[in-house]
Amino acid sequence: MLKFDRVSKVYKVGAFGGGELTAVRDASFEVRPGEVVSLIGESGSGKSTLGKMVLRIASVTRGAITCDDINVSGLRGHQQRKAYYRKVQGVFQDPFSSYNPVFKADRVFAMIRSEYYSGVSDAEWRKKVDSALEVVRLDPGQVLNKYPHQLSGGQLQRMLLARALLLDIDYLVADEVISMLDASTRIDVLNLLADLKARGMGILFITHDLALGNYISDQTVILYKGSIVERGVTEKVFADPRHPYTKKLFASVPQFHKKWDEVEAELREREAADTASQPYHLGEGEEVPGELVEVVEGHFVQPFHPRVAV
Ligand SMILES: Nc1ncnc2c1ncn2[C@@H]1O[C@H](COP(=O)(O)OP(=O)(O)OP(=O)(O)O)[C@@H](O)[C@H]1O
Repeated sequence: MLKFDRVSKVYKVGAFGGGELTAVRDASFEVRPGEVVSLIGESGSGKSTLGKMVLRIASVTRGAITCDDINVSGLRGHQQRKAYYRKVQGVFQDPFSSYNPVFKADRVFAMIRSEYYSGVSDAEWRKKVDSALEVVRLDPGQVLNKYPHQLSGGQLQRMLLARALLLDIDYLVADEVISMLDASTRIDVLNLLADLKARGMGILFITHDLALGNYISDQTVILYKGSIVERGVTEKVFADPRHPYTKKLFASVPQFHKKWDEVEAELREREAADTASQPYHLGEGEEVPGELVEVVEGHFVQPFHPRVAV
């Protein structure tokens, strides 16, 4: 299990690193094997920072990320890190940036071979590559021995997923992997992620797109300005959002049959009607606590001040 326990990230910013920016604050949640967890939030909410901390591209300032009980920040030496990346890999938004245009695209596979499978024969290796490509539904004849510019974004993205499969990973950080793909490729990659989940992979699916999150995930985590404001079983969060930010986020999805003023008026009406006091309503002057409150089984919300706009 990939576990986030009160994880915070503070970046040093400004001239000479004198200022601080809290990109993630006290985030706690889990990604279990065979489960897709969507991390949803607007730009700058801290989604990618969480993914980068899992992949050790960014350090954890406070709290801990553990992978099958091993603290990700505590890995020491080449061997420990190598073992970790055999379990956990990331695929990012822009597939082009992961390739060097000077080299053929399948160099990303060769690098895995030299690092992890140096003793494997050519024939055995080819078999492994072919079967990873088959899982991501790519034809070896069409993608091997080609330069990145000869392949589409969708093909490059799937090759990166195939590279992750060569390592037989347990957890994947998929950061906006769908955003840059065209509509027909999107559904292929989404279905592919569903296949990987069915094979037992745990996936942290980072997106700003609510519909994608809803489509694919078992659990949903809503981030707002670095804090988790709501999380839980996807159906429960989507059917009955409780935090004002989640409600606003869901209402902001364009509804073809409604104008924005109508949506806003409806939201206001619903807020005014929702007068019942809730265990997650804070009293005046009360500080927002670090822990979320469980509303119903498997659905958590960050306590908030009712009727204070977010
Ligand atoms: N290396 C860095 N140094 C300083 N600040 C950073 C750094 N990386 C990210 N930030 C800041 O941290 C906050 C969270 O950024 P992050 O990239 O995690 O957000 P995000 O939700 O993934 O946004 P997007 O969807 O636009 O990628 C932002 O305010 C961002 O400017």
